[in-house]
Amino acid sequence: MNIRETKVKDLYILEPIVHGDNRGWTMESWSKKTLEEAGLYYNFVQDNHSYSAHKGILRGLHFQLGDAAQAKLVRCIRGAVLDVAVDMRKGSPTYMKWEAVELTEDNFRQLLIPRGFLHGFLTLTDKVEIVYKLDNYYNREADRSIRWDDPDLNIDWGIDNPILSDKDRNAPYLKDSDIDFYY
Ligand SMILES: Cc1cn([C@H]2C[C@H](O)[C@@H](COP(=O)(O)OP(=O)(O)O[C@H]3O[C@@H](C)C(=O)[C@@H](O)[C@H]3O)O2)c(=O)[nH]c1=O
Repeated sequence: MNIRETKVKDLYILEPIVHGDNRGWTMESWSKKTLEEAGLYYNFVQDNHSYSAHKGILRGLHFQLGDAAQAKLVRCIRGAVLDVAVDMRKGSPTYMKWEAVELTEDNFRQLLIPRGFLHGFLTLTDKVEIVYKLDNYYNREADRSIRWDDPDLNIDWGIDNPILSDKDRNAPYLKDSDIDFYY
């Protein structure tokens, strides 16, 4: 596993070693031991799998409040996405900084996102499947969105009118939200 730093503190791009042969390939898509040897301690407890039918669908920017916060290990197993994580940890040297990484079915990249981050992705192809591990359970009451096009974040999504859920379309901008990001 190749573990690459990003410009955002504690946010890593993981590149598994893909062992190809005449049958196809095999890889360790996640190993607790490998991450711990690199000093990355995560206790993942839930796996999610989502399908997005069309190019131009944007899910985000999502997070769970307070103790319900979730670290995420995200990969794309069909199609391609632009995956975005924003550091909302007050006191972090990269507070409010974001990173956008293309995750595709061909590049095998994964994004390891700590607690205290906003997360979202834009589909770059039709028929996209994303799988991700979570270190805390889904909690409907603690689930929140921030607008994908928040001017204070100024994320370069490369799209003007993405397809959104009602929840994400009606999400507040950071300046209007009363959320205390205490991480
Ligand atoms: C995420 C999630 C949703 N659900 C349900 C709630 C709702 O009825 C339905 C759709 O939920 P959402 O619209 O929130 O699904 P979605 O937009 O796919 O939400 C996901 O987006 C990405 C960007 C993330 O970062 C994830 O953590 C998660 O927030 O699925 C669960 O039961 N468990 C879960 O873990």
